[in-house]
Amino acid sequence: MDLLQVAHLKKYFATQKAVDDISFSISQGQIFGLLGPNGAGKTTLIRMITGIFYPDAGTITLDGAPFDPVNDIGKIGYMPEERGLYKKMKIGEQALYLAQLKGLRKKDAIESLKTWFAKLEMDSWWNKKVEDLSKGMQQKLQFVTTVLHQPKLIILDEPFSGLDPVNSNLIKDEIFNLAKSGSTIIFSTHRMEQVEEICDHIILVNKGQKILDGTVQGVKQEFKEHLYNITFASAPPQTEAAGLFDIKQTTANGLILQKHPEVSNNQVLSHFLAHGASIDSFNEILPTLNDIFIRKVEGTPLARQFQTIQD
Ligand SMILES: Nc1ncnc2c1ncn2[C@@H]1O[C@H](COP(=O)(O)OP(=O)(O)OP(=O)(O)O)[C@@H](O)[C@H]1O
Repeated sequence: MDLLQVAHLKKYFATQKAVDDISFSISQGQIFGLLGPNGAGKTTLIRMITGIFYPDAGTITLDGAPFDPVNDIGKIGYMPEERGLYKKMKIGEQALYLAQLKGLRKKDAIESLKTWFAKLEMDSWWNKKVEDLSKGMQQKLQFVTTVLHQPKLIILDEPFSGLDPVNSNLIKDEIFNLAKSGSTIIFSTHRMEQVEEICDHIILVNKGQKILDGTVQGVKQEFKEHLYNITFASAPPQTEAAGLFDIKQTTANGLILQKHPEVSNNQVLSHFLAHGASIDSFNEILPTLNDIFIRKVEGTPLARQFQTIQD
C-alpha cells in the first residue's frame, strides 16, 4: 500500500520553478531517498509534504486520504536540516513539550522519552540545557523528538551530519527498526554512500523536475556499463578479446573488461578457460549512485540560475 502519493506537484516562486510537476509514490515501510543537487527543489518538495507550503498545483495523498496540513500533523515527523531547538530550555522539558505538541499525552510522552533516551544512551541528559550539548548530541535529541510520537511518515534531512561513526550507526539502526515496524521514511542527503546503504527506492530531482525514479538496484542496473573485474591465480593470460569484450585496464592479477552487451558471462569465462587461465573471481562492476548522480546532473550549471516565470 502507498503511504504517500504526490501527483503533479508544482511550486513556483517569483523567479524560480522550484518544483515543476513532480509525481512519485512511496509504499508503507519503505526507506525512500530524495536526492538532488543544491537548489534542485528538495526542501520545497518536503515543505509541501509537511504542510509548511501550499502547492500551486497538484495533489498529496497521505495514508489513503487527501493530505490535511492541520489535522495530519501527528502523522508526520520532520527533522529539517536547520535544527530548531530552544537553547536555554532543559532537554527533558523540551522533548516533553514537543511530544505534547504532536498530540502525545504527558504520561505516554515521558514513558516513550525514557525508552528512547535509554536506547540512544542519553539518560543523563534530562536536566541539561540544549546549549550544553555538542552539535552531534543536539542531532540525536532532534532525532528523538522527530520520531517520538510514532509518526507514519518520517522525513529526515541530512540526519547524520555532525554525527561520529558510532552515533551514525546507532541512528542508522533505529531508522531500519522504524521502517521494520511500519514507519515510512523519506531520507534527503547529498551523501550517496549512505543512500546505497539505507534506501530501498530513490528519486533524483534536478531543476525542479524528477529525472530518475527506481529502486537502488534497478537504477544501478539501468546505468550499468557491462564492466567486469576478472582475476586469475597467475598472471592474466595474453589473449585477444575475440570480439567478446574490450580490455579497459590490466590490474596486478587480472583485467577490467567491458563485455559486449549481447555476449554471455559463460562465453567470456569459456574464452579464458580455453586459453588455459585459472580464474579466481569474476564480478560485475556496477556504477555507484555517486557516479550516476554526477552523470545525470553533469552539464547543468553548478548553481541554479534565476528565471523569469510567465505561467
Ligand atoms: N522562499 C523562496 N523564495 C524564492 N525562491 C525560493 C524560495 N525557496 C526556494 N527557492 C528557490 O527554489 C529553488 C529550490 O530550492 P530548494 O531549497 O527547494 O532546493 P534544495 O534542493 O533543497 O537545495 P539544497 O540541497 O541546497 O538544500 C532554488 O532555486 C531556490 O532559489
